[in-house]
Amino acid sequence: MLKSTEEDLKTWPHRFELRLRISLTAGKLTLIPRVRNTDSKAFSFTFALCNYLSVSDISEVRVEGLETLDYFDNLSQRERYTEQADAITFDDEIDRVYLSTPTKIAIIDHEKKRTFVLQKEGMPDTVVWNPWDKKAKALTDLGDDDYKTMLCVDSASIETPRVLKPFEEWKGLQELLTVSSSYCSGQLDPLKVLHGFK
Ligand SMILES: O=P(O)(O)OC[C@H]1O[C@H](O)[C@H](O)[C@@H](O)[C@@H]1O
Repeated sequence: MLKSTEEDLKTWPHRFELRLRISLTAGKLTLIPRVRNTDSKAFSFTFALCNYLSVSDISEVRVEGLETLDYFDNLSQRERYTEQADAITFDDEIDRVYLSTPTKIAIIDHEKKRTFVLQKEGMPDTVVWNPWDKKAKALTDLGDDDYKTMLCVDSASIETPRVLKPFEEWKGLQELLTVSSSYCSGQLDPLKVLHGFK
């Protein structure tokens, strides 16, 4: 549990408690974040769970579930665009907030034959981030070549800030599963994803 300290209150003057329940079982990580207003006034906040996913080769990865959606592009003053691609693939820096995204998104790693399935509740937006070569060099906590083997796909609540009255609580849920992919791109059949292709 994280509580706002006196130091925190100088930069963000609202008392809160953040609880994060983490559970790990074979092939599945579950995160349950809860934010409680412990102040005497209402506040609003945005939220993201930043998932740094390990991939074999970023140029062989595709993300499905975000096609046709609107997004804010953090690389061009948060301007709003509509995704035109059938699936998201990567050949340059990307930093986008996809809006009103489905509860289930697939990150398909062709080379490793592994698919991450991201399922979320209470976090309608999805951030997709890879710093690519130039920005990776500028980031002290990322090796120069690490961008090739990572991708951030974050569960987020950004477009519409959450409002909490005193003593109210917000709760989210994220499940991150790995399934071996003989997974066929384009098929987000939950039973097949969860139980595998026979
Ligand atoms: O360093 P972190 O706090 O993990 O943030 C790293 C990145 O995460 C997000 O996905 C943002 O959209 C990026 O603008 C940011 O640079």
